Amino acid sequence: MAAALRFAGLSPCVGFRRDPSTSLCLSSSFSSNRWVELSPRFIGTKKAPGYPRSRSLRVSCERGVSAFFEEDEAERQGADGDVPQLSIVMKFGGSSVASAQRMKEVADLILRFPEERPVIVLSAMGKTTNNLLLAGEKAVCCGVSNVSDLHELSFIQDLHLKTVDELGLDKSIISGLLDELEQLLKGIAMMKELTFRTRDYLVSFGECMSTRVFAAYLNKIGVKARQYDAFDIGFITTDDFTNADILEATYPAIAKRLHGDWINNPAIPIVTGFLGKGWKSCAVTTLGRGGSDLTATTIGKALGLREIQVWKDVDGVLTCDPNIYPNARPVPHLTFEEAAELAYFGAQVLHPLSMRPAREGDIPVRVKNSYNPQAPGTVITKERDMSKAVLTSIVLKSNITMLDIVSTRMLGQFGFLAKVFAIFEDLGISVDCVATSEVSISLTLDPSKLWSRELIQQELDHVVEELEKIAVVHLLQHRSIISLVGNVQRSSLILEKAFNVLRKNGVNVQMISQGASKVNISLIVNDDEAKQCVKALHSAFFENGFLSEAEEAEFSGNGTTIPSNISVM
Ligand SMILES: Nc1ncnc2c1ncn2[C@@H]1O[C@H](COP(=O)(O)OP(=O)(O)O)[C@@H](O)[C@H]1O
Ligand SMILES: N[C@@H](CC(=O)OP(=O)(O)O)C(=O)O
Repeated sequence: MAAALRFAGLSPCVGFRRDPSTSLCLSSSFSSNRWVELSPRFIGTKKAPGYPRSRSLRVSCERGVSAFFEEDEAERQGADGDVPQLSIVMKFGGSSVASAQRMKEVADLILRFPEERPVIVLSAMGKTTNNLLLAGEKAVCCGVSNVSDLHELSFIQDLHLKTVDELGLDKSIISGLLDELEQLLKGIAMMKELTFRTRDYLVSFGECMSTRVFAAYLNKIGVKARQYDAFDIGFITTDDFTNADILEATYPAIAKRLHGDWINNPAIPIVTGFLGKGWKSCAVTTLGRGGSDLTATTIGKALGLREIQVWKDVDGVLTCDPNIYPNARPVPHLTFEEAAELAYFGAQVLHPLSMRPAREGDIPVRVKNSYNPQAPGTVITKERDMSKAVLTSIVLKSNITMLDIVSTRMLGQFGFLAKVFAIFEDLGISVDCVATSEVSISLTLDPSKLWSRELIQQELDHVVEELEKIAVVHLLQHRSIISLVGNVQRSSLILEKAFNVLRKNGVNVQMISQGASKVNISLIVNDDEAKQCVKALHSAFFENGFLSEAEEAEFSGNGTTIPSNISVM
């Protein structure tokens, strides 16, 4: 095996070697110079002494039978040769590439940074993904002969053909895909069913087309670019269609491919966001709505890039959803933890899992506005100065289901919590917020498991049925989680202010959860009161000088913090 030979040849000086008796992969502990055994299943990136960050080594251990590390050949050549390394990843969302004009502006924007050598990740144009999904749903029941007349299909065809035309490109770039799309919809109409697997294949046409168009345009204006379908270059995922997770093997695979091509023949890589390849099925998968952010951070980590930029249609991460409160302001600086909480608790601006690779690779993420590139945007890093921080952003997650579960057994009965959570585990349902007492639990259920972002009634009935075997259960629907993301070291100050506002607005909080996260306090209220609450909270915290006063006030830990997890029902 060539890679194993490379292992043998290079290991002593770079921190990896293979134990000749066990064939296990060993990595040197750089601080103590000891050799430690890597997990036989380890596939990933390890830093080596004397190697710059962009040249960390990719290690694969094959189940203890043979083990090798592979210093990426292309990476090595690149470092040794004259070709400068790829430096940043720039992701442009659907709104940034919604038309020919927008694509031209994005191309200009990329060219404004000639010193950078970016990897570009693109989403589907504008509302293409939504239209593909709608077309698929309609195809199930419209009959084969009516597929060609589906409004959503015509919209997608017109948008892409018009874009190609306005950019002065040959329509053959996308005509094959458009024909295939129509055939696929006819197939769905014939089968009268749309499985999750087919749904992923269907929506993949959006990113496959946008990247082909954009790469062709860059080439036309004399900027060498190369299009990639993520599922063909090593984005290996679980087989959870519509919500797949990226597997570790992805990192070495995409680094090898993108670096290799770049070194052999430099051209800006234009990669489809959102898509992957299921490791068992080998079929196209998607990473959940908004998944292109995750594609970008995965590439950033895989290549050890200097920065990950996600370009949106807003001036960065804002103090709240601008659709709820148009005067929301940009947040200049966030930690990965804060950004992950914001995303997980409903801020559509970032994909909930996208911070993970950036945090693991310790690569800054910059959220910028492609419509207003001058705006500084939001920088997301591992740490920031929290000494004066109070509240950073308010997030709303609506249409939440809450369960009140009261044990039918006596006080002090142990194992109750374990039984309750075992039921959720068995049914594959995740829980967002939890508050407990000795004999009861209140919790909210994660609605983002399915594409519709709602748990289906059948699933809920099943959960309740199972829980009723051990408890009295109240199912409370149409609730909202308002998350106050910020410095929980100042929780008493935040809560005092928040409860003051809510009391004045006549709102009763039904549950509070601070959880293990030290950056988020969640309040559960009724859906129909939630937007009003967010507006009132935003104006109280961000518009009346409260935060600047609080930031200036000397921080005293005495009586201002609720030190451990709080849980109030
Ligand atoms: N806290 C927030 N900060 C910024 N944008 C938010 C926030 N909450 C919701 N949004 C919405 O997220 C949108 C940007 O995310 P998204 O549509 O996924 O961008 P893109 O498609 O360009 O990647 C904004 O247009 C805004 O309406
Ligand atoms: N096109 C996909 C993936 C994506 O990330 O889109 P956007 O970057 O426009 O949110 C979606 O609409 O979900």
